[in-house]
Amino acid sequence: MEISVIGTGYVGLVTGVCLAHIGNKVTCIDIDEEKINTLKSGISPIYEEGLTELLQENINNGNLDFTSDYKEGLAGKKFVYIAVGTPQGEDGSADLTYIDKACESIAQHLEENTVIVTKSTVPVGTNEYIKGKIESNLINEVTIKIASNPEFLRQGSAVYDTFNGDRIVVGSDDEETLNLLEKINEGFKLPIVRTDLRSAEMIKYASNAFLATKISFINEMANLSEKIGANIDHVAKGMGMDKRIGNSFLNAGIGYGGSCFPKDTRAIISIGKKAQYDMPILENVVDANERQRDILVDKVLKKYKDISGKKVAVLGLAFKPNTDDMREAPSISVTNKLLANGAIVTAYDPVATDNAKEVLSSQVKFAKSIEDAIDGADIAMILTEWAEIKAYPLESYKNYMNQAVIFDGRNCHSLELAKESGAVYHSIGRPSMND
Ligand SMILES: NC(=O)c1ccc[n+]([C@@H]2O[C@H](COP(=O)([O-])OP(=O)(O)OC[C@H]3O[C@@H](n4cnc5c(N)ncnc54)[C@H](O)[C@@H]3O)[C@@H](O)[C@H]2O)c1
Ligand SMILES: O=c1ccn([C@@H]2O[C@H](COP(=O)(O)OP(=O)(O)O[C@H]3O[C@H](CO)[C@@H](O)[C@H](O)[C@H]3O)[C@@H](O)[C@H]2O)c(=O)[nH]1
Repeated sequence: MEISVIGTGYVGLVTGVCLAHIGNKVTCIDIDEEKINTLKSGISPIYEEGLTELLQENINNGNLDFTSDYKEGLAGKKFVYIAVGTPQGEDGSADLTYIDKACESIAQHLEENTVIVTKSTVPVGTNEYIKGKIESNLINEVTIKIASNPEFLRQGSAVYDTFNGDRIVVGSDDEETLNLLEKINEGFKLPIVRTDLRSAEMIKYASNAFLATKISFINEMANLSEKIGANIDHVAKGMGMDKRIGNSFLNAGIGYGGSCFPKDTRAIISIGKKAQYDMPILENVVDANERQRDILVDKVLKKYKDISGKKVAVLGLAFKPNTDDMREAPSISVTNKLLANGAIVTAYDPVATDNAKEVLSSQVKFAKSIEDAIDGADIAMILTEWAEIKAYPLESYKNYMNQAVIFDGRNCHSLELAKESGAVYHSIGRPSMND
């Protein structure tokens, strides 16, 4: 099939590359010319395992190319996937500015009988809006079909997820369009859910809202466990073995971040408000997550009272491991709070440092290794559970720090090993071993 993908971010680029890899002829369009030039030369502007190899392979076999010119990118294409950003607006609702602009540009060059496929996460009803927006800007009289194909990949394992996800959702109010979408997606060999447009849009928000709820729930259980002498590792294990609960997404920590859960939970609350339906569960999920982000610094402040002039090493900055993405990373609020309390902050991340420099305070110093970050530090704080940070032995901290004092926001180390290491170790949701 001949496919255009609009937007070459985390979703658009991975979608474009993977659609090319299963045999489609794909042209990716982005308004960011620098990004397009980088991509044309076979370099991925984002860090995603396995992406560069597939990108280069499919450029070389002629299945994949890139352009910033809509006319060139839409020529001869039967499917146009929209994968531009839908960030959080000021009132919490999804901001559709990029969708609007993409629709206006698509409409200028659209060919007869094209199917518009929305990958971006959009409020329920937006696909109908997209159809209307394109139709009202058309230059030529053409018929368009519209489909929703929400994306469920996780950053850090985006390519793997595309070929190994749990399901693909295709939504349309037109049977023939659903058949076409199903045909394209057969190549991924995953279960396909066929549904109507609005249900497809809703599945995406409901899934993210449920996962965010699971995280805020386990964090609440962790905070209580800590106060009453239970260990959240054991609690989560015992809960997760019940198949009705499931053992994933029960890792307690400093809250969820990233470009999706924070904005999508707020967006669905806003969808509820527009439908005059309050969503108290999700409102509390959001509030609990905000509170959770402070929890580690609060532990530091409880222990030290005054951290002015203390040297703090922050280990891990990206919102989760295996990505360079800093969007809504808990490290942003943590470093700001440390600095506001007078601490001297040195940070280390294996991959996200360049992006972190754009969003963290200029007072944060950046280290090139764990050792470099903890050298001479009074306190080390683990904010992202990168494999390298998890594998760094607690015993080694004392070789570089004044005294090994570690606040672990991702529970990277078992309490048993922490005790053996001799380090002063604080984590989330376990009985205190130091006070
Ligand atoms: N990041 C994820 O893990 C993820 C997963 C599932 C769904 N989503 C959803 O997918 C959508 C895209 O997310 P993302 O993280 O890939 O965004 P992103 O910000 O990484 O990328 C968006 C890209 O679109 C480009 N763009 C903006 N306006 C354009 C236009 N008019 N024409 C062409 N290109 C344009 C930007 O230059 C950018 O490269 C969002 O709706 C998001 O909620 C994201
Ligand atoms: O048990 C857990 C699992 C995750 N997290 C945090 O939750 C956030 C999101 O993690 P994850 O879901 O792995 O990453 P994302 O790339 O944000 O993926 C989510 O958001 C995407 C965008 O909508 C969806 O496509 C995915 O299905 C959905 O998992 C991160 O800050 C994690 O640290 C926890 O705190 N505890």
